[in-house]
Amino acid sequence: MSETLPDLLLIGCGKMGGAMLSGWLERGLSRAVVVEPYPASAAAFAGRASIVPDAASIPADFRPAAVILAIKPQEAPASLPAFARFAPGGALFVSIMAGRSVASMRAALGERAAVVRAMPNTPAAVRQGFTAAYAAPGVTDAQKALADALLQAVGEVAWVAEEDQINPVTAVSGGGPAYVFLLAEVLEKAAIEQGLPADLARRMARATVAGSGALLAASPQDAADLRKAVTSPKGTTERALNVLMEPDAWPALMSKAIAAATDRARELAG
Ligand SMILES: NC(=O)C1=CN([C@@H]2O[C@H](COP(=O)(O)OP(=O)(O)OC[C@H]3O[C@@H](n4cnc5c(N)ncnc54)[C@H](OP(=O)(O)O)[C@@H]3O)[C@@H](O)[C@H]2O)C=CC1
Ligand SMILES: O=C(O)[C@@H]1CCC=N1
Repeated sequence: MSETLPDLLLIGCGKMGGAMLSGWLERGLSRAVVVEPYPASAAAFAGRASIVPDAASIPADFRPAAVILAIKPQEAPASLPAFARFAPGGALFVSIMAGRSVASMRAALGERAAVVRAMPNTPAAVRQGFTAAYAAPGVTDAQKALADALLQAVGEVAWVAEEDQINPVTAVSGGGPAYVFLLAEVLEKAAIEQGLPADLARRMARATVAGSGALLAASPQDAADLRKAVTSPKGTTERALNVLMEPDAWPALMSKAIAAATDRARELAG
């Protein structure tokens, strides 16, 4: 890829920050400085990014175009003030923290800080992420375009018009991969319960989830149509779906789960 992204400062190189950084490095970064107190997390990026343990160790001449906030939301009040010095220079802050509101970030970074709230997901690690983002008032078109380029480097991007919409996004696509992986786990367990060998059960569950995802990605059909294509009238799948789609079963449970996660995102606003 010939594109080059501008200088970035990544705060927190854990599971999600690391997944995004790998995509940005692949796309070509002028310079990346990573603040990560736990050296093992960032070790994979040694030689490709400058890894420092804290804000005080950021090179004095470094002027990032964007500062990516990828620490836990609960750590924001203590950690963010150390990065407020980048706001007056026009750096864009892109937060991927669940729940943390623009108002709470500006309380720590300065009221004029340019902030984008983004919610990616871990398939970003294989450039198949989905991110929804919200640009707070004051973010310029050029800053929004920069955020869009950063997020597009690791997958698909959608912009929302209202900040609160990021909270259900967090519940659905931010956490969504966990629900899909849980599906693989429970399919594997159910296969073993029906007498299949453990290694076959594992292979089947993984291949079925991955293959179905690939088919969904490649097909113009709705998920419901793809489901119906598997479900022969009076056949075996219909029996299983009758159980899964009972009034209190899957659809109702998923609605309850997404509501619980959305509520939790709102609790983390700060
Ligand atoms: N995991 C996911 O699927 C997604 C996560 N997110 C959001 O991304 C953020 C990070 O989540 P995730 O990657 O899972 O968490 P991780 O715990 O894996 O990553 C956070 C990293 O930040 C480090 N850290 C802690 N304090 C500081 C600091 N002051 N300066 C720099 N680094 C620091 C942590 O180090 P140490 O371990 O030593 O504390 C850790 O390595 C969260 O806000 C989460 O809501 C968003 C979308 C999806
Ligand atoms: O569970 C969390 O809080 C984060 C946000 C979305 C995915 N992981």
